[in-house]
Amino acid sequence: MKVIHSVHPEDFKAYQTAQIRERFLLDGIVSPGKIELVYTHYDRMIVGGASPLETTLDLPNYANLRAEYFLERREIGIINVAGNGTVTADGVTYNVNKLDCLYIGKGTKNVKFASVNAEEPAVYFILSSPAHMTYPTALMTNEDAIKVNAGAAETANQRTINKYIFLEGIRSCQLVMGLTILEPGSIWNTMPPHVHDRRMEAYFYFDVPEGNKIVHYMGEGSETRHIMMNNHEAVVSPPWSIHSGSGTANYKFIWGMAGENQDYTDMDAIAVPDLR
Ligand SMILES: O=C(O)C(=O)C[C@H](O)C(=O)CO
Ligand SMILES: [Zn+2]
Repeated sequence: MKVIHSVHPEDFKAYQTAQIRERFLLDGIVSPGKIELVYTHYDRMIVGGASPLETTLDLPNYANLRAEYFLERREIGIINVAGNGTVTADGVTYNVNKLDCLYIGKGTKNVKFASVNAEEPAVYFILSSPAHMTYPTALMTNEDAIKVNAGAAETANQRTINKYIFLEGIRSCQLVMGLTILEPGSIWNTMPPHVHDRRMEAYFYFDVPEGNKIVHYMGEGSETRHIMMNNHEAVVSPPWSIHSGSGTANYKFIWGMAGENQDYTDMDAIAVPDLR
């Protein structure tokens, strides 16, 4: 499994485009017929995708984990962003359709990903963090996700935040996970931006129309940089970095975190006039 290491904010100030992309961009995680995962040293979060076609894909064990099986000391959150699919956890099969979320607790030995129809395959975005106890495996459909309206059409950031794995939703040891849907005509996410020194964060952009890009902003609020992103790419945000984006068209994104706490509202906002 590919590994990425943590970056110090002082070092980041000297980074050019290629180095920013190498250290933070997780591309190629959606690859038809494959599972592609990246081990990050941000709270040891594993980030990736499973894209089954005709054949079911088994969550493999990796040498990096020095474990008997993937979830021996880990938990996993899975959100489907494409066609209907199923995920089987130790013999129990769950229907995980577009925008549904499945949490699987520590100790589950076998996890299998499948698409209902290989012509319209499922695409699963995956986050996994270390876990100290077992919380029950749980499915939450998008209908049941806790929804929060944010932003406004006037500022082109009207969006709905959908929370799945968090303190008042599916319980977990560390993972916090959900997705945000922008209203037509709105292109800005997480503006004004924030940092949360207590948690890392990963963003995964999807439903970005062909020929469009996401401009993802990162860095300390006083020292921002951007990274140009495509559909089905993820980016990691260190605890010292803002994470915000604007698209050249409408889009959705999954966000997920792990770290010191699971309090979604634990954010230190940065006022727009203070950004540099
Ligand atoms: O649109 C937003 O605002 C978000 O989705 C923000 C993320 O949920 C986030 O950064 C949580 O820490
Ligand atoms: Zn955040």
